[in-house]
Amino acid sequence: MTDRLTIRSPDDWHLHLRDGAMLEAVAPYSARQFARAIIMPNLVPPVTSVDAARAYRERIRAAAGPGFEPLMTCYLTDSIDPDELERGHAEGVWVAAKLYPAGATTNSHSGVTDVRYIHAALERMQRIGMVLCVHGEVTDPEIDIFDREAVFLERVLAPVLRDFPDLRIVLEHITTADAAEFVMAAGPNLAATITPQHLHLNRNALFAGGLRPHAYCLPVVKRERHRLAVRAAAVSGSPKFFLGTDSAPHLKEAKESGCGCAGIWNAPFALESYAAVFDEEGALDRLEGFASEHGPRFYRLPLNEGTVTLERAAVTVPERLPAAGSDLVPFHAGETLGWRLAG
Ligand SMILES: NC(=O)N[C@@H](CC(=O)O)C(=O)O
Ligand SMILES: [Zn+2]
Ligand SMILES: [Zn+2]
Repeated sequence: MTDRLTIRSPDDWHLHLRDGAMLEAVAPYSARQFARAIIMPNLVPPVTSVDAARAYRERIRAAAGPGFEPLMTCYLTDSIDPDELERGHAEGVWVAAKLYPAGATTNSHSGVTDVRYIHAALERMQRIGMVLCVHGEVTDPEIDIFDREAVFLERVLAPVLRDFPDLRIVLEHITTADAAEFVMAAGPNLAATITPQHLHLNRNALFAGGLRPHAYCLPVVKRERHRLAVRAAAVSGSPKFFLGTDSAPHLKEAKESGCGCAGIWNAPFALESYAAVFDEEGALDRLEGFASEHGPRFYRLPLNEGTVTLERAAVTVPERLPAAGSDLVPFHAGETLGWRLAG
């Protein structure tokens, strides 16, 4: 039995850091574990200009401290200018652009109402080699919320792949067997990120003994068979699947509300949470690929030089942690995990 595991420093390929006092509270938790992170642009207002992204990157660097590199993304809107995308990419500000179907998730109201409106932008991204990150859910209210990811694959993602065969796309936070199979069957230009919560929780977690707002995120957690399929994909060793926490802080009172916000704040124990899964699956030898190698290879960025060490030890996750004048409830609050980040 392995009791210590040293891996190349990992990256987080999907992270929400917010801004202001919240950014200052949450950024150090990610910087403690990850060398780089793809920063989601769904601020209010969203990050749609190169100047805004550059300024936000500076605020993140200040909050996270040295040794953490924020990789910025552009929030795609119906009126996004392909020249602005190309300029930000050429100037080394934007690593990717993010497609939020309008209304699909937190702060997505300025998102894309129909992919047709961003065809020129996708064409340009394909040409310059800029990655497209996707929140993969349809917003059609007629579609059951548990089916919105699977329907997105057919209605939106398949046509985009057909029309832009060389565009590199990351289908983010996959939650279904359908998505895992779709990504597996597609060409090497389609990959997916996987969160800790979609590896640990099925939809029963939302209703365990009562309504559980801290298990609520989007895409919503699915049936057990889907969780098992997503787990199998994560530990498969396939380079198409890599780590993206989707850590998404909302203050305790915004979660514990008559209309609770979608998002799980998993940053404090993210790596420990993934390690628990890989351990349970007998796949600790594949954690490094998932956490530290597949992501940079897909994004065509260098692998990190440093290392981190995990050790087998009981860690109890606090019930809450202070942030922005209130509290945040971390993922796994009150539970004990079997791995701890050493040092
Ligand atoms: N995942 C979530 O439930 N919420 C995210 C948005 C997102 O990634 O969809 C957030 O910004 O709060
Ligand atoms: Zn999302
Ligand atoms: Zn997210």
